[in-house]
Amino acid sequence: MPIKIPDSLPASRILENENVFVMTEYRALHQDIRPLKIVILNLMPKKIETETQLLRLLGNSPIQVDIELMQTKSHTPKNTPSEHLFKFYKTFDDLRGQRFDGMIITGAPVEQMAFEEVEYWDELCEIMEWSKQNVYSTLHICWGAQAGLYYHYGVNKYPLDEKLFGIFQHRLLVENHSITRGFDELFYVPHSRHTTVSRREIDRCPELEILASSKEAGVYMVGRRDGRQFFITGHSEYDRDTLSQEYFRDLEKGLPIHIPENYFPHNDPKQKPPYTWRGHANLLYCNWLNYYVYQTTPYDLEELDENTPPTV
Ligand SMILES: CC(=O)SCCNC(=O)CCNC(=O)[C@H](O)C(C)(C)COP(=O)(O)OP(=O)(O)OC[C@H]1O[C@@H](n2cnc3c(N)ncnc32)[C@H](O)[C@@H]1OP(=O)(O)O
Ligand SMILES: N[C@@H](CCO)C(=O)O
Repeated sequence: MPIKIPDSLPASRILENENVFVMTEYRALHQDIRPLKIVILNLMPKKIETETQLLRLLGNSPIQVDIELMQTKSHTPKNTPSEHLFKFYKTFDDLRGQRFDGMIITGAPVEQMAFEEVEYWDELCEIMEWSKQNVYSTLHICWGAQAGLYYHYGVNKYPLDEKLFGIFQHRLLVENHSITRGFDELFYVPHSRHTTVSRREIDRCPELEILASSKEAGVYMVGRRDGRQFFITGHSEYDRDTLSQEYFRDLEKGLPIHIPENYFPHNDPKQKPPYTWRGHANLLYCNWLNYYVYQTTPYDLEELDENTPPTV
């Protein structure tokens, strides 16, 4: 939450220079407050696990959030009970008439296919096009980030020689950006993918800015300069044991997989992995929800369109 302090207090100028959110008295008096509307397009096969992970992070904020869960209608999920989907999920057809303050598009285990081969690609393109006019800020995760970068900016994904799998150190590239406010300079994030995006192709898009990256994992966080889209190539939302489950699953299937890097103590899969990315994940979602949704979305969502400027 922002702090409201007298303009003349020395901390006011110092914190403003550091881009800490200081609210003017005028704005504080005039800010209207209502619950936020967030829609999660869940493309992951283990939908209950993913929705729980994301809700845990979104729930760690003082802001009231109304959640809608969306699934695609052009693919029938095999791995989530249909009763669950029937009870809790809506399709784009149900929701397209509404506007949202924020949207999350999850990862999906389809990264080794061409985008156009994915069963729900056309539907996803329609949803991503709709998001430009009808959602204030959209956060894309892993394959969702690759799909968004490709659809909106023509940025391709490329196969890696071997699966990028483990916990990797990341570094901030831009100082005093609101989405990374409070981050440690070095922070850790899980990655679990066979493909990557090209830094050079992203640098060629003037609307985009690379905000954090990793020597081993490459580009991590990309933002549209106006904050209306973020693309996150890792899985900060993963639970402590998600990588371990993926590792044992692939071992059992006889797939080529190495021990997740920097994960099990002494690379011993019998030992409990320390949770080294939870603080980062909580801050990322809090910052997005606060600075790029709550403080900047229009109070009246009917005013929203592709060019709506931030409210602050
Ligand atoms: C790059 C990233 O974004 S990483 C994020 C993805 N991570 C994960 O999914 C981790 C957890 N997933 C898993 O452990 C496995 O996918 C499992 C155990 C759930 C299922 O594995 P398998 O039985 O080998 O594959 P299965 O044939 O069920 O397909 C898995 C998923 O791939 C997706 N998929 C596969 N083919 C297609 C296709 N042509 N079009 C669209 N989606 C497809 C679907 O989402 C499917 O699950 P769903 O039907 O429940 O939606
Ligand atoms: N994280 C995914 C990668 C596949 O896209 C998995 O291991 O299932």
